[in-house]
Amino acid sequence: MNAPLDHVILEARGIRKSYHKNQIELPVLRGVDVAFHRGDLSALVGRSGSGKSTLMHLLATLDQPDEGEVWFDGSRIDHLPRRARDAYRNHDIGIIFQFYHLLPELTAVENVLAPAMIGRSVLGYFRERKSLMARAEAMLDRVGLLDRKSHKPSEMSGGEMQRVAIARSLMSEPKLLLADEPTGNLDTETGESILQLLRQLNEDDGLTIVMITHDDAIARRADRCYRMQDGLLVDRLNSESPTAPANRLVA
Ligand SMILES: Nc1ncnc2c1ncn2[C@@H]1O[C@H](COP(=O)(O)OP(=O)(O)OP(=O)(O)O)[C@@H](O)[C@H]1O
Repeated sequence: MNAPLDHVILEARGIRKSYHKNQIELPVLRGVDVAFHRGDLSALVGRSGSGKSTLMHLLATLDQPDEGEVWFDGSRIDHLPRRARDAYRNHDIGIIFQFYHLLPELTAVENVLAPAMIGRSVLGYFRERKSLMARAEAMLDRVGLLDRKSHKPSEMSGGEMQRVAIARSLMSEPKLLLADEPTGNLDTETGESILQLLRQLNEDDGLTIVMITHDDAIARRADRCYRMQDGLLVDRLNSESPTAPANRLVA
Protein backbone atom coordinates (compact mmCIF):
# COMPACT_ATOMS: atom_id res chain seq x y z
CA MET A 1 0.00 0.00 0.00
CA ASN A 2 1.10 3.56 -0.59
CA ALA A 3 2.44 5.70 2.23
CA PRO A 4 -0.03 8.37 3.39
CA LEU A 5 0.02 11.84 1.91
CA ASP A 6 2.31 14.30 3.63
CA HIS A 7 -0.45 16.32 5.28
CA VAL A 8 -1.80 13.19 6.96
CA ILE A 9 -0.06 12.44 10.25
CA LEU A 10 -2.12 9.49 11.50
CA GLU A 11 -4.21 7.16 9.38
CA ALA A 12 -6.28 4.02 9.86
CA ARG A 13 -6.98 1.95 6.73
CA GLY A 14 -9.55 -0.81 6.50
CA ILE A 15 -9.44 -1.48 10.23
CA ARG A 16 -11.38 -4.50 11.52
CA LYS A 17 -11.38 -5.58 15.13
CA SER A 18 -13.51 -8.10 17.00
CA TYR A 19 -13.56 -9.14 20.62
CA HIS A 20 -14.32 -12.72 21.58
CA LYS A 21 -16.43 -13.56 24.60
CA ASN A 22 -17.63 -17.10 25.43
CA GLN A 23 -16.69 -18.21 21.91
CA ILE A 24 -18.92 -15.52 20.42
CA GLU A 25 -17.34 -13.02 18.07
CA LEU A 26 -18.28 -9.39 18.66
CA PRO A 27 -17.26 -7.26 15.67
CA VAL A 28 -16.47 -3.80 17.03
CA LEU A 29 -14.68 -2.11 14.11
CA ARG A 30 -15.98 -3.21 10.71
CA GLY A 31 -13.70 -1.55 8.19
CA VAL A 32 -12.70 1.92 9.41
CA ASP A 33 -10.80 4.34 7.18
CA VAL A 34 -9.84 7.67 8.71
CA ALA A 35 -7.01 10.15 8.13
CA PHE A 36 -6.09 12.81 10.67
CA HIS A 37 -4.41 15.89 9.28
CA ARG A 38 -1.21 17.46 10.59
CA GLY A 39 -1.89 20.63 12.58
CA ASP A 40 -5.61 19.97 13.04
CA LEU A 41 -7.70 19.61 16.14
CA SER A 42 -9.89 16.68 15.03
CA ALA A 43 -12.78 15.03 16.80
CA LEU A 44 -13.93 11.43 16.61
CA VAL A 45 -17.51 11.46 17.81
CA GLY A 46 -20.01 8.67 18.43
CA ARG A 47 -22.38 7.12 20.90
CA SER A 48 -21.24 4.91 23.72
CA GLY A 49 -20.29 1.51 22.32
CA SER A 50 -19.68 2.74 18.76
CA GLY A 51 -16.03 1.68 18.92
CA LYS A 52 -14.23 4.99 19.55
CA SER A 53 -12.02 3.79 22.40
CA THR A 54 -11.22 0.57 20.56
CA LEU A 55 -10.06 2.63 17.58
CA MET A 56 -8.06 4.95 19.84
CA HIS A 57 -6.31 1.96 21.41
CA LEU A 58 -5.30 0.79 17.93
CA LEU A 59 -4.10 4.29 16.97
CA ALA A 60 -2.03 4.34 20.17
CA THR A 61 -0.67 0.81 19.43
CA LEU A 62 -2.09 -0.38 22.74
CA ASP A 63 -3.78 -3.15 20.74
CA GLN A 64 -3.50 -4.57 17.22
CA PRO A 65 -6.16 -4.73 14.49
CA ASP A 66 -7.37 -8.06 13.11
CA GLU A 67 -7.19 -6.52 9.65
CA GLY A 68 -6.07 -3.21 8.23
CA GLU A 69 -3.19 -0.84 8.75
CA VAL A 70 -2.26 2.10 10.98
CA TRP A 71 0.24 4.67 9.71
CA PHE A 72 1.95 7.45 11.66
CA ASP A 73 4.12 10.14 10.10
CA GLY A 74 4.84 8.06 7.00
CA SER A 75 5.49 4.72 8.73
CA ARG A 76 3.30 1.72 9.30
CA ILE A 77 2.91 1.10 13.04
CA ASP A 78 0.19 -1.51 13.57
CA HIS A 79 2.45 -4.54 13.99
CA LEU A 80 5.65 -3.02 15.37
CA PRO A 81 7.66 -4.96 17.95
CA ARG A 82 6.96 -4.02 21.57
CA ARG A 83 9.98 -1.75 22.01
CA ALA A 84 9.13 0.29 18.94
CA ARG A 85 5.52 0.61 20.10
CA ASP A 86 6.74 1.79 23.52
CA ALA A 87 9.00 4.33 21.82
CA TYR A 88 6.07 5.59 19.70
CA ARG A 89 3.92 6.09 22.80
CA ASN A 90 6.73 7.58 24.88
CA HIS A 91 8.10 9.99 22.29
CA ASP A 92 5.85 10.53 19.26
CA ILE A 93 2.43 10.87 20.83
CA GLY A 94 0.90 12.00 24.10
CA ILE A 95 -2.26 10.43 25.52
CA ILE A 96 -4.76 11.84 27.98
CA PHE A 97 -7.81 10.09 29.41
CA GLN A 98 -11.15 11.00 30.94
CA PHE A 99 -10.00 9.96 34.41
CA TYR A 100 -6.51 11.54 34.22
CA HIS A 101 -4.59 8.43 35.38
CA LEU A 102 -2.34 10.37 37.77
CA LEU A 103 -0.33 8.56 40.43
CA PRO A 104 -2.00 9.44 43.77
CA GLU A 105 1.19 9.37 45.87
CA LEU A 106 3.04 11.85 43.65
CA THR A 107 2.76 15.63 43.54
CA ALA A 108 1.71 17.46 40.38
CA VAL A 109 5.28 18.11 39.28
CA GLU A 110 6.35 14.53 40.08
CA ASN A 111 3.44 13.22 38.01
CA VAL A 112 4.58 15.37 35.09
CA LEU A 113 8.14 14.06 35.53
CA ALA A 114 7.19 10.40 35.90
CA PRO A 115 7.20 9.33 32.20
CA ALA A 116 10.61 10.97 31.70
CA MET A 117 12.02 8.52 34.26
CA ILE A 118 10.92 5.54 32.18
CA GLY A 119 13.80 4.18 30.16
CA ARG A 120 16.42 6.19 32.07
CA SER A 121 18.87 4.60 34.47
CA VAL A 122 18.83 5.96 38.03
CA LEU A 123 22.22 7.54 37.32
CA GLY A 124 20.98 9.03 34.06
CA TYR A 125 17.95 10.43 35.80
CA PHE A 126 20.01 12.08 38.56
CA ARG A 127 22.40 13.52 35.98
CA GLU A 128 19.51 15.15 34.13
CA ARG A 129 17.30 15.78 37.12
CA LYS A 130 17.71 19.56 37.10
CA SER A 131 16.84 20.03 33.46
CA LEU A 132 13.96 17.52 33.63
CA MET A 133 12.56 19.30 36.69
CA ALA A 134 12.86 22.67 34.91
CA ARG A 135 11.01 21.24 31.92
CA ALA A 136 8.29 19.71 34.11
CA GLU A 137 7.80 23.09 35.81
CA ALA A 138 7.68 24.83 32.43
CA MET A 139 4.98 22.37 31.28
CA LEU A 140 2.97 22.99 34.45
CA ASP A 141 3.32 26.69 33.80
CA ARG A 142 2.14 26.12 30.22
CA VAL A 143 -1.13 24.67 31.51
CA GLY A 144 -1.48 27.41 34.14
CA LEU A 145 -0.78 25.26 37.16
CA LEU A 146 2.71 26.05 38.42
CA ASP A 147 1.31 27.27 41.73
CA ARG A 148 -0.11 23.78 42.37
CA LYS A 149 3.12 21.93 41.69
CA SER A 150 3.37 20.48 45.20
CA HIS A 151 -0.28 19.38 45.37
CA LYS A 152 -1.17 15.71 45.22
CA PRO A 153 -4.13 14.61 43.06
CA SER A 154 -6.40 14.39 46.12
CA GLU A 155 -5.68 18.10 46.69
CA MET A 156 -6.68 19.16 43.18
CA SER A 157 -9.95 19.64 41.28
CA GLY A 158 -10.86 17.53 38.24
CA GLY A 159 -9.92 20.34 35.87
CA GLU A 160 -6.57 20.78 37.62
CA MET A 161 -5.87 17.06 37.42
CA GLN A 162 -6.62 17.10 33.70
CA ARG A 163 -4.20 20.02 33.29
CA VAL A 164 -1.50 18.01 35.06
CA ALA A 165 -2.23 15.07 32.74
CA ILE A 166 -1.91 17.41 29.75
CA ALA A 167 1.39 18.81 31.11
CA ARG A 168 2.64 15.24 31.56
CA SER A 169 1.72 14.37 27.98
CA LEU A 170 3.74 17.37 26.72
CA MET A 171 7.00 16.36 28.44
CA SER A 172 8.25 14.38 25.45
CA GLU A 173 7.34 17.09 22.92
CA PRO A 174 4.86 14.81 21.12
CA LYS A 175 3.85 15.41 17.51
CA LEU A 176 0.27 14.43 18.27
CA LEU A 177 -1.99 14.29 21.31
CA LEU A 178 -4.70 11.61 21.59
CA ALA A 179 -7.38 12.76 24.04
CA ASP A 180 -10.03 10.22 25.10
CA GLU A 181 -13.08 12.12 26.43
CA PRO A 182 -10.83 14.86 27.92
CA THR A 183 -13.80 16.76 29.33
CA GLY A 184 -16.00 13.75 30.06
CA ASN A 185 -15.60 13.91 33.81
CA LEU A 186 -15.83 17.70 34.14
CA ASP A 187 -18.64 20.23 34.56
CA THR A 188 -19.42 22.40 31.54
CA GLU A 189 -17.38 25.42 32.61
CA THR A 190 -14.29 23.43 33.57
CA GLY A 191 -14.63 21.34 30.41
CA GLU A 192 -14.72 24.57 28.42
CA SER A 193 -11.44 25.74 29.97
CA ILE A 194 -9.82 22.41 29.08
CA LEU A 195 -11.11 22.72 25.50
CA GLN A 196 -9.67 26.21 25.32
CA LEU A 197 -6.32 24.94 26.59
CA LEU A 198 -6.29 22.22 23.92
CA ARG A 199 -7.13 24.81 21.27
CA GLN A 200 -4.28 27.04 22.53
CA LEU A 201 -1.80 24.15 22.36
CA ASN A 202 -3.05 23.42 18.85
CA GLU A 203 -2.85 27.01 17.61
CA ASP A 204 0.13 28.39 19.52
CA ASP A 205 2.35 25.31 19.62
CA GLY A 206 1.14 23.60 16.42
CA LEU A 207 0.22 20.43 18.31
CA THR A 208 -1.99 18.06 16.30
CA ILE A 209 -4.84 16.80 18.49
CA VAL A 210 -7.28 13.93 18.01
CA MET A 211 -10.08 14.16 20.54
CA ILE A 212 -12.61 11.41 21.22
CA THR A 213 -16.01 12.45 22.49
CA HIS A 214 -19.63 11.31 22.62
CA ASP A 215 -20.75 14.96 22.69
CA ASP A 216 -21.69 16.60 19.36
CA ALA A 217 -21.36 20.10 20.81
CA ILE A 218 -17.73 19.42 21.75
CA ALA A 219 -17.01 17.71 18.44
CA ARG A 220 -18.26 20.77 16.53
CA ARG A 221 -15.48 22.80 18.13
CA ALA A 222 -12.89 20.80 16.22
CA ASP A 223 -11.51 21.63 12.78
CA ARG A 224 -12.68 18.26 11.44
CA CYS A 225 -15.22 15.87 12.91
CA TYR A 226 -15.55 12.18 12.10
CA ARG A 227 -18.62 10.28 13.30
CA MET A 228 -18.58 6.61 14.26
CA GLN A 229 -21.61 4.38 14.45
CA ASP A 230 -21.67 0.64 15.09
CA GLY A 231 -18.03 0.21 14.25
CA LEU A 232 -18.05 2.22 11.05
CA LEU A 233 -17.12 5.77 10.16
CA VAL A 234 -20.51 6.88 8.89
CA ASP A 235 -20.15 10.53 8.07
CA ARG A 236 -18.55 13.82 8.91
CA LEU A 237 -20.43 16.15 11.18
CA ASN A 238 -22.22 19.01 9.59
CA SER A 239 -20.54 21.83 11.45
CA GLU A 240 -22.30 25.12 11.33
CA SER A 241 -21.44 26.25 14.81
CA PRO A 242 -20.77 29.99 14.90
CA THR A 243 -18.15 29.30 17.58
CA ALA A 244 -16.11 27.25 15.17
CA PRO A 245 -15.63 29.28 12.00
CA ALA A 246 -12.65 27.13 10.97
CA ASN A 247 -14.77 24.02 11.09
CA ARG A 248 -14.58 22.12 7.83
CA LEU A 249 -16.78 19.51 6.32
CA VAL A 250 -14.82 16.43 5.41
CA ALA A 251 -16.32 14.77 2.39
N1 LIG B 1 -12.14 -6.10 26.02
C1 LIG B 1 -13.36 -6.23 25.52
N2 LIG B 1 -13.95 -7.44 25.42
C2 LIG B 1 -15.17 -7.59 24.88
N3 LIG B 1 -15.92 -6.56 24.40
C3 LIG B 1 -15.39 -5.32 24.48
C4 LIG B 1 -14.10 -5.10 25.04
N4 LIG B 1 -13.84 -3.76 24.98
C5 LIG B 1 -14.92 -3.18 24.41
N5 LIG B 1 -15.84 -4.11 24.11
C6 LIG B 1 -17.14 -3.87 23.45
O1 LIG B 1 -16.86 -3.22 22.22
C7 LIG B 1 -17.84 -2.22 21.93
C8 LIG B 1 -17.15 -0.90 21.63
O2 LIG B 1 -16.51 -0.44 22.81
P1 LIG B 1 -15.69 0.94 22.85
O3 LIG B 1 -15.18 1.09 24.25
O4 LIG B 1 -14.69 0.95 21.77
O5 LIG B 1 -16.83 1.99 22.53
P2 LIG B 1 -16.85 3.57 22.78
O6 LIG B 1 -17.48 4.15 21.58
O7 LIG B 1 -15.50 4.05 23.14
O8 LIG B 1 -17.82 3.68 24.02
P3 LIG B 1 -17.73 4.66 25.31
O9 LIG B 1 -17.99 6.04 24.79
O10 LIG B 1 -18.84 4.16 26.20
O11 LIG B 1 -16.36 4.47 25.89
C9 LIG B 1 -18.77 -2.20 23.11
O12 LIG B 1 -19.95 -2.90 22.77
C10 LIG B 1 -18.04 -2.92 24.22
O13 LIG B 1 -18.91 -3.61 25.06
